[in-house]
Amino acid sequence: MIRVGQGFDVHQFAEGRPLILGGINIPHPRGLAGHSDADVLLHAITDAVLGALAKGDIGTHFPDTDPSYEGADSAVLLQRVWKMAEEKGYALGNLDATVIAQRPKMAPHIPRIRERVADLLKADLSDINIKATTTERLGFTGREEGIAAMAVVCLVTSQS
Ligand SMILES: Nc1ccn([C@@H]2O[C@H](COP(=O)(O)O)[C@@H](O)[C@H]2O)c(=O)n1
Ligand SMILES: C[C@@]1(CO)OP(=O)(O)OP(=O)(O)OC[C@H]1O
Repeated sequence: MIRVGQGFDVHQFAEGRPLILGGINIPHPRGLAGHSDADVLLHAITDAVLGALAKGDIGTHFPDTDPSYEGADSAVLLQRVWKMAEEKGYALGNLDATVIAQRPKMAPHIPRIRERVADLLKADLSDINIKATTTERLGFTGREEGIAAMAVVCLVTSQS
């Protein structure tokens, strides 16, 4: 059995916060605002997994009105959702995600993000693709007001 899901998220830049994308810290003058650590890329991936499972979205599972998720590590939230996929007998077929940001330049960080995401999803590196684009200075990402991310995942029935 094959199931496909997609996810999309946006977070606004904020002063005085670290920039965490794909589960790693990225040196940048500003981070992203959010109830959690605001890892917009892991949120998009989490929503894509939930979409493939037909299990709603990240805000339903981890509401931003719940103080226990304040400052939450989005890697832990993704791991909890990934456990749901495993319990249903799925493994990762492949994942493709895009970070939409004018800055920072993502290319130098992508190898480490790929490794981190592969680790979180217990997947082979060759099944994970992370890429980035600017919006050519257009729109809210182009004005560096925030970062958007989108992800598509394919789940396959696990052999084990
Ligand atoms: N934040 C970003 C955005 C883009 N890249 C890399 O640059 C290439 C060209 O981007 P355009 O938006 O001008 O098409 C893109 O394919 C990425 O390789 C990046 O590293 N970080
Ligand atoms: C992750 C959660 C929970 O802390 O909060 P945020 O960091 O604000 O992220 P968002 O993508 O707006 O919504 C999902 C949330 O419920």
